[in-house]
Amino acid sequence: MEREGNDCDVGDTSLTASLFDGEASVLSSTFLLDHVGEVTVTFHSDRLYWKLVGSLDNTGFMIHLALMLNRSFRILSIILCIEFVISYSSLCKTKYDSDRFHISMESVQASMSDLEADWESFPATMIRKCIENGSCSFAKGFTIEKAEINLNTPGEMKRKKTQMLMALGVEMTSPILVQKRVLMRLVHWVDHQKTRNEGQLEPSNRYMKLWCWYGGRHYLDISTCLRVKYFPKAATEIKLSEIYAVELNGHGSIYISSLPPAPECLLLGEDIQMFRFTVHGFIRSKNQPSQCILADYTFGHTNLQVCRKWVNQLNASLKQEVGRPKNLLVFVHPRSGKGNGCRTWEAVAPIFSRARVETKVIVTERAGEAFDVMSSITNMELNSYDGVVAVGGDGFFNEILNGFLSPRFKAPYPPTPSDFVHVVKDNGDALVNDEDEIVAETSSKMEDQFPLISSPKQFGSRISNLNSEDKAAEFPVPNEWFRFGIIPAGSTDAIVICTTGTRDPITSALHIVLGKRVHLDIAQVVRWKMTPSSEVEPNVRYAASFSGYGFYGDVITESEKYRWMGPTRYDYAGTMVFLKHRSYEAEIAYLDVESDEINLTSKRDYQGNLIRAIRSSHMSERRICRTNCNVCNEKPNHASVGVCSLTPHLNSEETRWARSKGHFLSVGAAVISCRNEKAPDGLVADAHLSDGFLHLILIRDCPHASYLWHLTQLTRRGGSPLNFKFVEHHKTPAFTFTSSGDESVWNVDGEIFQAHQLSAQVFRGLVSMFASGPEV
Ligand SMILES: Nc1ncnc2c1ncn2[C@@H]1O[C@H](COP(=O)(O)OP(=O)(O)OP(=O)(O)O)[C@@H](O)[C@H]1O
Repeated sequence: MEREGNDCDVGDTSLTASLFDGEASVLSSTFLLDHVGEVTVTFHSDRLYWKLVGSLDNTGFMIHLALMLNRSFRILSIILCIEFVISYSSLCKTKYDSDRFHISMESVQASMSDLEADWESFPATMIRKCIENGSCSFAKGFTIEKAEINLNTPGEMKRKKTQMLMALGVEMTSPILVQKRVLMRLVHWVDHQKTRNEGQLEPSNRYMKLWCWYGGRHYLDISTCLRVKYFPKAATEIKLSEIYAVELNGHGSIYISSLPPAPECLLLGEDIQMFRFTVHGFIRSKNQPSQCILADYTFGHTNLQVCRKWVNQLNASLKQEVGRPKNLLVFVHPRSGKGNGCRTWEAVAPIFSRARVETKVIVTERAGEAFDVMSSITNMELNSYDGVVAVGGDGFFNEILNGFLSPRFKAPYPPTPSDFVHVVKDNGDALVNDEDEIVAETSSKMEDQFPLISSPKQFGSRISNLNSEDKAAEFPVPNEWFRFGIIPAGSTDAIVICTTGTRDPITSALHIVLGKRVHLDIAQVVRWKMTPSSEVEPNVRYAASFSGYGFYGDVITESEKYRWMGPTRYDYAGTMVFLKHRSYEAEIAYLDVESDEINLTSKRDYQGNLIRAIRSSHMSERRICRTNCNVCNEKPNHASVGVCSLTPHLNSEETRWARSKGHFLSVGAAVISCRNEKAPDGLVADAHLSDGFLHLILIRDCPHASYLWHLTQLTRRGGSPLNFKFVEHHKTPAFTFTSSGDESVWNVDGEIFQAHQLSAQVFRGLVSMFASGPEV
C-alpha cells in the first residue's frame, strides 16, 4: 500500500472562551496536524488516523489554581496547590532525550539505554519488554505511542522509522468512522498483545482520548493526577453524532505552542501558515450537564489534499446521520422577553449555516402573524420543511403551535360528564377543525382580544387557500418527521427548559441541527359558549405547558399592563395579585383513571386528596422526566389506532368522573413540569413530557400566609408545593371546568383565554420537538 502521508504530531495550542449573552461560553480548541509533538496523525492514502493528546497549558494551569483558591475550602486548596506546584516543578525537571521521547515513568526510564543505544530497535525492544514484564500498565497508550509520536525527525530517518513500525505489524488497518466514533482511535499497541505472538502486534482500537499534558513532557491522565481533579475543557472523545459541521478553513495561521524543555517557554508559540479545517462539535457543561458548549477543533496541515480528504470523509459520514434537518422555517419574535429575539437569532444563526441547514426566517411585526403564517401555509410548502423554529418565549411558541394544529389536526372534543351543561350534539365524534368552526373561532378570539387573528377577512382568505392546496398535499398530524424547535428568548421559557433541560440558545440550536427528537403532550382546551342564537359554540386552543385560572389568569392579565417592564412584570404583577388574594367559585370534574401509579388512595374526599398529594410528591423523587425517559417511552397497554392512540388513558376501562367544587385561589392544569428559573422543580416535579396525563392542581381558598408558604415552596429546589391540605393534585387525561359568580380568565401558555365553561384533554406525544429531554 502506498504510504502517502506523514505521521504528524499535533499540539493543543489555545483554549479561548468568549461569552454568549452572559450565559453560555464558546470554547475553541486548536489542534495542529504537523510535526510538533503532542498529537499523532498517521496518514495513509486510503485511511486516516490520528491520535489526539490534549494539553493543559500554563494558562489552564493558572485558571485551575485560581478556581481552586476561589472555592470555600481555602485551606485544603492551598495545601493541594502547594502539593501541585511541588509535583509540577518536579515533573518539569524530568529529562527527555533529544528525540523528544517523553518519558515520565521510572519503569520506562530503565529502557532509556536501549533507546539511546539504538533508536531503531527501540519499539521492538520496548514491546518485547512490555510483554516479558507484563508491564502493560506503563505500556498502555503510553510507551509505544511515543515511539510513534516521535516521528518528527525529518527525511530519511522518518522513512526508516515508518518502515520499521510497519514491519512490526503496527500498520493501522481498521477503517475509521465505521463505529460512528470519530477523531479517531487511540491506537493501543500493547493491549491485546499477550494473546498474540510476539512480534505480531496489532493495534486495538480505542476511542480518542485526550491525554492531558503537563509541562510539555509528561503524558498523564490529569483527571486522576496528583489527587487534583481536572476536567479538560476539550472533549475526551467525540462521537460523530456530536459533530454538527466540518468545514475547510482555507489557508491561514495556526498557533503552535513551543515544546522546548523549559517550562517558561510554554507561554511561547508561533503562528504557522497552513491549510486548515475545523470540526464543530460540543462538550457538556460540567456544572449543568444539559447545557452544551460549542467546541471547535481546528486542524492544520501543509497539504490541502489531506484536509480535503478529512473534510469529505467526515461530511460523508455526517450525511448518514439520521434525523438531521435540512430545511427549517424560523419565526423570530423581535420583542420577546427583554427584546432580544433578533440578537438571539443572530447569535445562533451561524450554527445553522455551518451545519448547512437552510432557513427561511420570518421576523414578526405583530402579534398573531406567526399564527397566520402557520395556519395559511399550504401543506405542500410545509412538507418542504423539516420543522419550525420559534425564537421567542412560550407564548410565541403557543401561537405557532396553534397555527399549525388548528387547521390540520382532526380530533374529537374532550369527553365530558353527562351533566356538563354544553354537551355538544356529537360529543366525542366532532372534529374540531371544520371551516365553519374556524370562522366562529375567529370571532370568539376577536371578542377575547386574543391577538392571533387580525381580521376575519384575512382568515377567510386563509381558508380558501387551504381548500385548494390541502387537497393536493396531505400533512398528517401527528407527524413523525416534522418537529418544532424553540430558541429561548422569552420571559419564562418553561417549555424549552423542560425539553432541553436548560435555557440556553446554543444548546437549543445544537439540539435542532443535530436532529434530536422528543415527543411532547399537547392539551386541547375547549371553551364552550352560548351564542346569541342559543347555539353552543366551541373554541379550541392548544397548550404545550400550562393552563391556569384564578391566580394564574389574574397575573397574566395584570402583567400585560406592564409589558414595558420586561420579564420583571411577572414579579410585580404576581405580588399585586397575591396581595388581593382573590378566590373564585368553580366546579371541576376530572376523569379518575385507575392505574398502579396514579391511583394511590381509594378515598376521594378532601382528606383523601391530601393523602394522594403526599404520596405523589414521593413519586416525584423517583420518576423525574429525563433523556430517554422510561415513562415517556412506555407503550400503552391498549392497542388503539388513529387519534385514539393519542388518548390512551381515555380508553382505559376503569375511568369515572370525580369532582371538586368550591372556592379556589387557582385551578391549574400542567402538561409538563413547567420548570423555570423561578420554580426550579416546576409546578409538578414529576410531570412528564409525553405520558398522556395532565396534572390538575386545585388550590382551595386558604389563609394568606398558607398560600404564601405554598408559593415559597414552589420557588425552592426540592420543595413540596403540593403537600398542603388546601392543595389537590390529580393526574388525569381530561377534565371540565365551570365557573360561577365573579370570574377570572384562563392563562393558556401565557396567553389570556376567557372561558366560563371549559373542557380539556391531553394528546399523548402529539408533536415532536427538536430536543432530547433534560439530562438530570
Ligand atoms: N412582533 C411582535 N410584536 C408584538 N407582539 C408579538 C410580536 N410577535 C409575536 N408577538 C406576541 O407576543 C406574545 C408574547 O411573546 P413571547 O412568548 O415570545 O414573549 P414573553 O411573553 O416575553 O415570553 P414567555 O411567554 O416565555 O413568558 C406572543 O403571544 C405573540 O403573540
